[in-house]
Amino acid sequence: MTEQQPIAVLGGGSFGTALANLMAENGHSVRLWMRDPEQARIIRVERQNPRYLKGVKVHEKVEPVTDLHQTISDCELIFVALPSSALRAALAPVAGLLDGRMLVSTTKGIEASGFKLMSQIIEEIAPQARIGVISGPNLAREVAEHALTATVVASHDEALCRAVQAALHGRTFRVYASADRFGVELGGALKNVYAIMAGMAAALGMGENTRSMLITRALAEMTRFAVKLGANPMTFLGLAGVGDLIVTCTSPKSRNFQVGHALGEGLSLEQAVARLGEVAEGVNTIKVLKCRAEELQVYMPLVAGLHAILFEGRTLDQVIAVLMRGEPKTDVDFISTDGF
Ligand SMILES: NC(=O)C1=CN([C@@H]2O[C@H](COP(=O)(O)OP(=O)(O)OC[C@H]3O[C@@H](n4cnc5c(N)ncnc54)[C@H](O)[C@@H]3O)[C@@H](O)[C@H]2O)C=CC1
Ligand SMILES: O=C(CO)COP(=O)(O)O
Repeated sequence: MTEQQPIAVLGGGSFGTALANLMAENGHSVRLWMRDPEQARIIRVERQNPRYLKGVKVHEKVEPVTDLHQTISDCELIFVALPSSALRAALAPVAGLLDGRMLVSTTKGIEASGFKLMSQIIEEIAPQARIGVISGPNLAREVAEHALTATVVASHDEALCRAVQAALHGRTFRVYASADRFGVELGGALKNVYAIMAGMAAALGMGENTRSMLITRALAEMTRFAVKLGANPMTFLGLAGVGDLIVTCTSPKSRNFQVGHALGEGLSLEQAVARLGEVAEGVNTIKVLKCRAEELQVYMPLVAGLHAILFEGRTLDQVIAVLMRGEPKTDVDFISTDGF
């Protein structure tokens, strides 16, 4: 990648905008692609993204654009910050342009059909593309407001990792590298589900012991699942595992936490999602995950419990009773031999 070449960010939501700003502050020209010309016009004129990141100044080196073909043709390094529900449909029509480009997914979701992570979808659409992901405790607003933050770029392609580090590393943002693309991406997708539960617990006034138990058992549960899929459990001890789990399960800025909070206040799932008006990936992930855990026969009581509340008409009290009365288990069971 040449110094002068612009970098693309696909998706003009909160995270896309925050990443675009970081790279612009590092001196790069950034093309921020969005589908809505009116949104692009507003950002161009007002130099802020009022719908998704109100009050944050959009850097002058960030150019809002709507021509996807042109954007991809002009850029070798491309970040994909689209919701998981939109990624395949957005990239498939431009598949022919992606060969040899560096495509870095920031999207923390799972496609229902085939349980595919976003980088796997990109690989399917563009087998000749160079593929990576970034994931970590990266609340968009905090990134945009320069809270000291770290993320992980994961890819087998070391040059891609270095290019991402060079683009994003800055005064307030550190980028660690990993070769475990699958583990890093899986951690980011799974933690959203537990953030919904944490939001519910917060709304119901549950205490710190409860939150700590939830986060720790969530880590055990998601690690057990990852091990079954052949992933490296150690990755979950890093920023993209426990790091992201902590931030999303403790921060009211997390949209998944907010959905859970709204449910705890008594709103229906539809009302909670409508009130949010942004993406909360955990809502779709819970369905996919419950199904896959059953297929693989992985014990995931928290996932089963949340699914029962959201989609099977159980009350929170019923689910809590089942969870607390479950047979006694071993702590840290995912690495001991008697845990399954
Ligand atoms: N916001 C955050 O703090 C972080 C978000 N992420 C992940 O990044 C992904 C994107 O999230 P956000 O930027 O937060 O979402 P958002 O809800 O703020 O924005 C989503 C953007 O995608 C656009 N979009 C939706 N459907 C589209 C389509 N079919 N074609 C083109 N554009 C479309 C929307 O218009 C909007 O601009 C999610 O998977 C999320 O989990 C990752 C790290 C942090
Ligand atoms: O992934 C995130 C923080 O790392 C953002 O979480 P939410 O999508 O729940 O806001």
